[in-house]
Amino acid sequence: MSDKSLTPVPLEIRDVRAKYGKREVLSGVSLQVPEGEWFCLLGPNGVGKSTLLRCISGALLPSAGDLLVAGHSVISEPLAAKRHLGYACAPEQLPQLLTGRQCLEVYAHAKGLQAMDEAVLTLAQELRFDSYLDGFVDTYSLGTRQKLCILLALVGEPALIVLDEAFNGLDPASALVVKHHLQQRLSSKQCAVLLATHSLDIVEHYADKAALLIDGRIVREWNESEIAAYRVQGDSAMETALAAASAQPFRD
Ligand SMILES: Nc1ncnc2c1ncn2[C@@H]1O[C@H](COP(=O)(O)OP(=O)(O)OP(=O)(O)O)[C@@H](O)[C@H]1O
Repeated sequence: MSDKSLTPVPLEIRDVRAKYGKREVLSGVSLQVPEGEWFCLLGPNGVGKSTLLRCISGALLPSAGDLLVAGHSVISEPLAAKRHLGYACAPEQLPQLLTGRQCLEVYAHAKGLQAMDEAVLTLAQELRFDSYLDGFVDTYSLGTRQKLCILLALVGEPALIVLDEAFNGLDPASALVVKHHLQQRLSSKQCAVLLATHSLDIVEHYADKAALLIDGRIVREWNESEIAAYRVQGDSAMETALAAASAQPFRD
C-alpha cells in the first residue's frame, strides 16, 4: 500500500531569482504544484514565464533559491530531477536533422526505458503524428513540431509535465486530444502539469490553479473555485480580472 504522505510534491519552487547578465528577471518566485493539479502560469509578455520554466528544466541556473522536481533539486541533483521531468522544448529547439522517431528514442533512452511508452505511441496516433514519425524534423510544419515537443515531454511518465505555450500552432482537434490526454494523466497517474500560457480559455476550462507573474514575482493566485466562478460568470470575466491585476503597480 502506498503512503501518499511520502510522495514528494511534483514541483516546489523556493524563492527563485534569475538574471540575464545584470538584469534580474525573477525576483523571488515561490510556488508548489501538487500531484493531480493543472497549474497555469500567466503574465504579460516578457515578465519571465519562460525564464522560470527554463530554470525548472535546468537550462538556466537561478542566482538564488531552489527548484525541486519530485523532491529532487534541479541544482544539486539534476539527473534525478530530470528523470521525473517532462519538459516540452520550443519547436525551434528540436534537433532538425533527426526524425521524430529518433527524437523519441533518444528521450526514451535518457529516461532509461527499454521501449517507447505505449501511451505516447497511442497519443501520436490520435494526433495523426504517426505518419510523420520517420520524417526529418526540418520537414515538419509548426503544428507537427509542436506535437513532437508534447510527445517528448510525456515520455517516461514524468511526475511533472512542463509546457510553454504548447498549444500554439496546434489545430483545434489536436489541441483537444492533448487536453483530454493531460486530464486523463492527471486523474489516473501521479503527475502534475505546469503550463505557461496566454490562453484564458484553457485556464477557465482546464486549470485547477493559476498564478500571475509580474515584475519577477507571483502577484496573484486563483484557486479552482475562483476559476470556476469566472467560467460560470462568462462575459470575459477572467480576462477582465487578469487585466485589472496586471495593471496594478507591483514594484516596491
Ligand atoms: N537569453 C536571454 N538573454 C537576455 N535576456 C533574455 C533572454 N531570454 C529572455 N530575456 C529577457 O528576459 C525577460 C523575460 O523573458 P521571458 O521569455 O521569460 O518572458 P515571458 O514571460 O515568457 O514572455 P512571453 O509571454 O512574451 O513569452 C524579457 O525581458 C526578455 O527580453
